[in-house]
Amino acid sequence: MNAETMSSKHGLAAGLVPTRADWTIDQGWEHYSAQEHATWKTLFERQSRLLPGRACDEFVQGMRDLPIAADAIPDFRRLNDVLMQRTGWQVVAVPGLVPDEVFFEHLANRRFPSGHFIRKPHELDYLEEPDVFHDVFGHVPMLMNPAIADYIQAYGQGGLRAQKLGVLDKLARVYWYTVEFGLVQQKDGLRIYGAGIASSASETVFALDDASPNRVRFDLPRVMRTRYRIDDFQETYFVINHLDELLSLANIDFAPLYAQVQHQPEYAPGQVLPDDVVLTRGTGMYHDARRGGK
Ligand SMILES: C[C@H](O)[C@H](O)[C@H]1CNc2nc(N)[nH]c(=O)c2N1
Ligand SMILES: N[C@@H](Cc1ccccc1)C(=O)O
Ligand SMILES: [Fe+2]
Repeated sequence: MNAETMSSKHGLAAGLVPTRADWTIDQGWEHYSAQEHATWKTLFERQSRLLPGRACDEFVQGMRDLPIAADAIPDFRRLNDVLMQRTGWQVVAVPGLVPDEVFFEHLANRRFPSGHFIRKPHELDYLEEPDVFHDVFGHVPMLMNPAIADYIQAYGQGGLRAQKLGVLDKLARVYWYTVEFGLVQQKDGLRIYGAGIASSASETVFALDDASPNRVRFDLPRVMRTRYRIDDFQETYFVINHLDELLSLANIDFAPLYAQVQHQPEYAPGQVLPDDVVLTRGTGMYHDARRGGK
């Protein structure tokens, strides 16, 4: 989850003062309670039933190769033994949302900040900020894929750059509609690669099976101009044909694009445009029902 405006109960917005300048803390794996491990088990088993046939091949393979299982919240030391070997990434524990520049600095150095806390039993379905289940179950399997590993590091570098240019909101949309909520068209069907979907039981079904959302081919300037939802399912999902497409994004110089989109109007999350390559034009019924109809 990368919702910079979402309120946080454990990190930055909770007024937390960091012990270390990079906001990292020790995971303290030994201190997790039986209840916390049980919450992980519930979430893990629910997603493990839903994701076969819905998660992309790279996600399934990454999960298979990692010490991530139902019985306990993974120990980051064990995850990093595998992850470092495979793509040079490591997971570092943080209390919750951290300041943008801290976040980008970590990503630029192949360190993925993961919430150390896990949601409470009454928050199983919806959570205000990224917890260890979203970050480890949702993001880490994809960090085992070399293309994604390079892409997210480049995103970190790009984030530090975008911040200096004052266009962080535009770049955040690219991350949001790929790393968090991206879909990929495989030969055997549409699949999830976005962590925000992969860690959510309800959005896993909604993103692929529901008639309500739009599904549109990914287009960089189009995505840069499209606002996103931080409080509910996405109204539009963007589709790529292969994860390697993301790598080419990393090699495009965004500066001219930032300059171009700065003076162009933004798009609402549910808008479909004449130039869109539309895979599914959604009914919008889910969000209309929440808006109390149009
Ligand atoms: C746009 C911004 O970089 C983004 O919202 C960041 C902010 N801080 C974060 N902090 C943590 N721990 N995890 C995140 O995903 C993010 N997202
Ligand atoms: N290529 C982008 C950085 C970036 C990398 C990866 C993903 C998205 C953006 C830039 O020039 O700033
Ligand atoms: Fe996330």
